[in-house]
Amino acid sequence: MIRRGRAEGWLREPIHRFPTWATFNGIKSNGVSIGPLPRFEHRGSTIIADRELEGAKGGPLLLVPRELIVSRQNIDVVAKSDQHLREVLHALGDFGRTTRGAVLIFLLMQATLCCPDIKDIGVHNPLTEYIKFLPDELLPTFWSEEERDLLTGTTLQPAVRAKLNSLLREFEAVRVATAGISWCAKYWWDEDDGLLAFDDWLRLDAMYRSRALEFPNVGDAMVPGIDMANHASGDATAALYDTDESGNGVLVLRDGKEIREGGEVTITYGDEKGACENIFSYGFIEDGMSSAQIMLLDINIPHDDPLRPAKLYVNTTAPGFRVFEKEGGIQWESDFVWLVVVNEEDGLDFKVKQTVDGNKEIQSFWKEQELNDTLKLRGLLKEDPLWEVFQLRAVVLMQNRVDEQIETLRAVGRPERTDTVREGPWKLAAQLCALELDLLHGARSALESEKATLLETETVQRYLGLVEDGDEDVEEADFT
Ligand SMILES: C[S@@+](CC[C@H](N)C(=O)[O-])C[C@H]1O[C@@H](n2cnc3c(N)ncnc32)[C@H](O)[C@@H]1O
Repeated sequence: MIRRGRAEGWLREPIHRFPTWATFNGIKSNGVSIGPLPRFEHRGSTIIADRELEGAKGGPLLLVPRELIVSRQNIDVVAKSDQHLREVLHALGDFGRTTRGAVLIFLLMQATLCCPDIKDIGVHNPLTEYIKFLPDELLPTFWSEEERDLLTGTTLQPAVRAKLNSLLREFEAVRVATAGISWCAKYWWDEDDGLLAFDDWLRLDAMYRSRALEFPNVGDAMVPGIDMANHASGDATAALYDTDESGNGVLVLRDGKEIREGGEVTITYGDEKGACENIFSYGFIEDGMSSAQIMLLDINIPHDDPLRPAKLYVNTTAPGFRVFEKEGGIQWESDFVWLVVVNEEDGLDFKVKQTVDGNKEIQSFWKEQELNDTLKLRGLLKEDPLWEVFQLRAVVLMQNRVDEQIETLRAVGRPERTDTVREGPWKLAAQLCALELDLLHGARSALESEKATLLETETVQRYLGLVEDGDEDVEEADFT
């Protein structure tokens, strides 16, 4: 439906009409306009200074009335007077009460309202027109299979695969939940001429994901006008977004910032987001980005680990680790790795407990102490006399995983671009491969030096039997 609306024009408005819509609906701009920036048209529209701007003087650059904010609370308000929106949100149960669920359905209702084939459904509101100004972002969920294959060995590949699966599940859940509503059955889901397809859900997700920002006291929301600001990190960020005391959305120039007439007023989408997340959520990597910044690598519990099923059952943490740049070095972080590297002989134990309702539950213990959350394991291991040994096992495990990822990326190399691959995805995939390979090499060295330091500790030396230690038994250790 959305693709058709874009092609036929009933779901598309040129951005030069945005100021008329904005003024009519009470958005106040002060020294800025919205449109493409000459020479940077590939970044879509952006906020441009109409005159020289200086510091936070002279009030907000944009003020967006709070009723125009696409937030969960406001959607609830609109739903009070829109029976069709209310019906769908209600049918979706918990998902309809999440911000993401409510916003996607709200956007879908606006597209439905605009569709000339659908009559008497929904209530027009100022935001019905807003969706027409939103461009189609080429996020990786729209890359072809061949384009997605270029991501082999990057952390974006599993992320996109998982996202597509979860989008498909969401779409199916929406279909099943609303198929019993007569107008949804007729206009959205009819086997012959129902208008909705999975592509619509992908488009709604992309609108939300690439434009939602977190606002104080509001949460994640799309704020028309402010969501036209492009991203620049660090000192290059020109403005900050916020809500004022009345709950309106505001865009304010950063203290000390000066923007010349015709210059771009950027915000930050989150400086801590790495290359992978930037492509995933926004479909670009910032010019001049010289590091992937952060990577998430999965780890498996070996199949020959007798405790594997119990470990998987009790695990409450993300099954992997993060490597990231910090203070000029590379660090790692994981709550999961500790569960992988300890075993029964170290003190990890599981017991089956019968619950009051007759069900069975697995409880985990570290040296008789119950671990009601595996997040606590690291803290307990830290107090253990063998802490350095456990750290060494974790470091070796992660180093092996990093090596494996380096090998996959190397094997993929830099494939030639074929006629069926678009330039954008091809360039982004190549940039990401290079940045992630670089970070992996850095992570490898950082883990290597951590390993060397741990190997020098007395605990490890004693554990490995490398120091004389009276009559104590020395166990053979295998860190491979
Ligand atoms: C919140 S929207 C910003 C407005 C958008 N440019 C438009 O035309 O509506 C985010 C999208 O803008 C584009 N974008 C933002 N900052 C960018 C940058 N620094 N370089 C390239 N594209 C950028 C990306 O396509 C991103 O998904």
